[in-house]
Amino acid sequence: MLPREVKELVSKCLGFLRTYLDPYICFEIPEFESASSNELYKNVQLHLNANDMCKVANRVVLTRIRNSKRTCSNLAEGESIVDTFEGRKLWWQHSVHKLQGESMQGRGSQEAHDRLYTLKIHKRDRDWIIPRYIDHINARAAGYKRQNREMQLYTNGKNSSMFSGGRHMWQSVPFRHPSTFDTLAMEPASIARIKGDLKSFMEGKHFFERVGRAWKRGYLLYGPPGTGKSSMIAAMANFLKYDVYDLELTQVFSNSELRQLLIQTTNRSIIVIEDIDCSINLSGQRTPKSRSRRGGKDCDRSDPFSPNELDKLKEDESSRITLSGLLNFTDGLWSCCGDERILIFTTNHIEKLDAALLRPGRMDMHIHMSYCTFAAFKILARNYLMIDTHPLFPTVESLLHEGRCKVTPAQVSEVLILDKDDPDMVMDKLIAFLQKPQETFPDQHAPADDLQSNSEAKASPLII
Ligand SMILES: Nc1ncnc2c1ncn2[C@@H]1O[C@H](COP(=O)(O)OP(=O)(O)OP(=O)(O)O)[C@@H](O)[C@H]1O
Repeated sequence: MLPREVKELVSKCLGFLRTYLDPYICFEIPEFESASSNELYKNVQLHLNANDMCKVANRVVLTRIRNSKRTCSNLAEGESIVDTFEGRKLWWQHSVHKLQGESMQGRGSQEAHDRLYTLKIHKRDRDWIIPRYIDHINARAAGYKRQNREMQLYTNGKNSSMFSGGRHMWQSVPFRHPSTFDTLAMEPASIARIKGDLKSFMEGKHFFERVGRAWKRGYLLYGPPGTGKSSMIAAMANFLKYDVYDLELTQVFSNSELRQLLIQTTNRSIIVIEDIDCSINLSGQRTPKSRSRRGGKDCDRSDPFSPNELDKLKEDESSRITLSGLLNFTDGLWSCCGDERILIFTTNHIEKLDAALLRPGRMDMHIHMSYCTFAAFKILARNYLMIDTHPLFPTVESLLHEGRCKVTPAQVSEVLILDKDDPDMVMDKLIAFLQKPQETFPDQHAPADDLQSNSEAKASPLII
């Protein structure tokens, strides 16, 4: 019989030998929350049996995020999975240890367990794989977090609470608009282009850094009422998972108030100014007679102003919000006080917009939301009636052909929603509706369309 010390020594040596000969290496990570890349490098401790592993790939990322809230619903206790990264295998195991004695001190009864995640990789991959894999996990985790967070819709108003000092503040509600690029009735090619543009913007951090530009992008949505401008904004927000700041400019009375509000907006957000032509004096030519709106009201008068009134007006005007004040924020030095910002202006009257707003370099993309085309109608028919074809489709096509019948997607939706279970009846009603003469809204193209062909074409906004 060997003495106890010798037995322990032998078993230790065997352990070392086993670890040394083992082609695998393991990293033990006590809590994902506290685990950093350094810990992964340091914790070379445990070896797991490879036969225990092998289930679903890619769930590691989910586990990591969920666990950041100290829960682990995705990888069950004792569960193991195998992940594949650039053709190499990595194994994860989740184990839970009951705490006893000293380790229980200072913990409530709910925290009587320690969770442990063990990552096992092949030794030969170690130096190559770990830094890359951790970057990959972090990127996936950030993406997943973004996909699953609750988006917010902010609106501006003056906060009268004694703590705010009457500052202009945003108030928010959860943003749960159902519009997506799948429900948006628009030419599929345009949708693909817009999605591509948003995606490259979202992934463009390094590009914007390299070229020394603020990480922001501007879209101008224009077209008649009911063509889907608001739906497009919601679809963009849902696609990007950005918060939306709906800026009510008629409630902002000076450039400094505007700056105060814009500074408070967070990264990864969309700032929307709807009906820009109604919200701000676009001409920049201010006279006492044709003053800009205040609180949504015009203050015209025909009798001459007294010198005092003129002085007062000048003072008043100088403190009021102007197009140049807005553009200063969007283009000037202030534009860099945040990352990943999207600015969207909408208008039903592109012809009324100041040239300064349409100039190349201002709004990166001009999106024309127009009357319903046949391709757009087919999207609505699929969404509302769950049909991809119908004997009356050719009639609809010929009625909508080249804008012969000018109806908005909103008007078409109103008919299609009548009865989802009776497509024949709905299609009859739609044909009758399309054959009626329609009152149309002037649908102007952006004057900037011409810019595509001029010498500044490269700097011109993209036109869709
Ligand atoms: N392109 C579209 N695709 C799908 N649904 C649409 C589209 N356009 C309009 N609709 C339907 O009509 C409703 C009103 O549209 P929306 O508010 O997006 O139009 P708008 O162009 O923003 O109008 P306005 O200029 O009056 O603000 C939407 O809730 C949606 O149901």
